[in-house]
Amino acid sequence: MTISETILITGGAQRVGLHCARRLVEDGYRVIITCRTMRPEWQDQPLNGIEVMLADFSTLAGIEDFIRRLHQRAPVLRAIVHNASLWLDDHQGAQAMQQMYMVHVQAPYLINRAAEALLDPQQVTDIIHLTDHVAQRGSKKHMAYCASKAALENLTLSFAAQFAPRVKVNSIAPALIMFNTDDNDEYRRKTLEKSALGIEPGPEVVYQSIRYLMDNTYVTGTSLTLNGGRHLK
Ligand SMILES: NC(=O)C1=CN([C@@H]2O[C@H](COP(=O)(O)OP(=O)(O)OC[C@H]3O[C@@H](n4cnc5c(N)ncnc54)[C@H](OP(=O)(O)O)[C@@H]3O)[C@@H](O)[C@H]2O)C=CC1
Ligand SMILES: Nc1nc2c(c(=O)[nH]1)N=C([C@H](O)[C@@H](O)CO)CN2
Repeated sequence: MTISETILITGGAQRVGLHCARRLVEDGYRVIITCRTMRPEWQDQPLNGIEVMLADFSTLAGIEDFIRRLHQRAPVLRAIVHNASLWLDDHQGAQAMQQMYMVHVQAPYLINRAAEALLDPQQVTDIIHLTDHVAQRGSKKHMAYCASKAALENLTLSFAAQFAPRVKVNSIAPALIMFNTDDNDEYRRKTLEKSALGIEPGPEVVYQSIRYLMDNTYVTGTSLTLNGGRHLK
């Protein structure tokens, strides 16, 4: 089944975002991803069914420029997935809080307000914020990251109230989804021990969560827990 609708995924050039983009293309959607740099591998291995828009959300000008270009493209959006993120710990300087605030809060806030007009008026549509389990609990090593993700959780509530009933707005709050290549064995062992299920699930569980929220007509203003039972330990 070919669906002409388009789904926007920010930060979709790698890992979770790219996996979800590819799975949604398999479902028949057109997908637009954003990234700061084009990947050289795309020369030989093009991203079939995925359009790429360059966007750097580290400055207001960068966010506003992306919004302007998005409006020029004027896609009929079925969903917006705010996936772009920086995961900086608290040893990375005072700028880290500002950098993560721009990506996790300022960009979703401005894009949602501007892109509401691009969401398909012919059907109920979705905005999905990728937050984090630790937004509800805090973190001793990622305080600034947590605070910015907690702000994004709060934006879910505000936008859900404002955009209902035409647009559903929800968060997905993961704990470990996939490690980074430079995570050592000790870190991996300790992280896996933090959840009741003790696994590294991989990005498919985020795609499944996006599909659940898109397919369910009666869920808005919520935060979908995706944490392997981390709250049980
Ligand atoms: N991986 C995990 O285990 C977990 C992930 N999450 C959340 O899930 C989502 C996906 O995670 P993951 O795939 O690991 O994310 P990544 O760390 O791979 O980051 C996703 C993308 O964010 C983009 N990004 C970073 N800074 C900026 C910026 N200033 N402007 C525009 N884009 C930017 C990058 O795009 P590029 O460099 O291409 O420009 C990057 O590819 C994130 O929101 C994350 O916080 C939550 C808990 C666990
Ligand atoms: N933007 C990112 N956010 C997060 C990442 C990541 O790789 N990029 N990773 C995590 C961890 O997996 C954490 O959940 C477990 O140590 C959190 N957020």
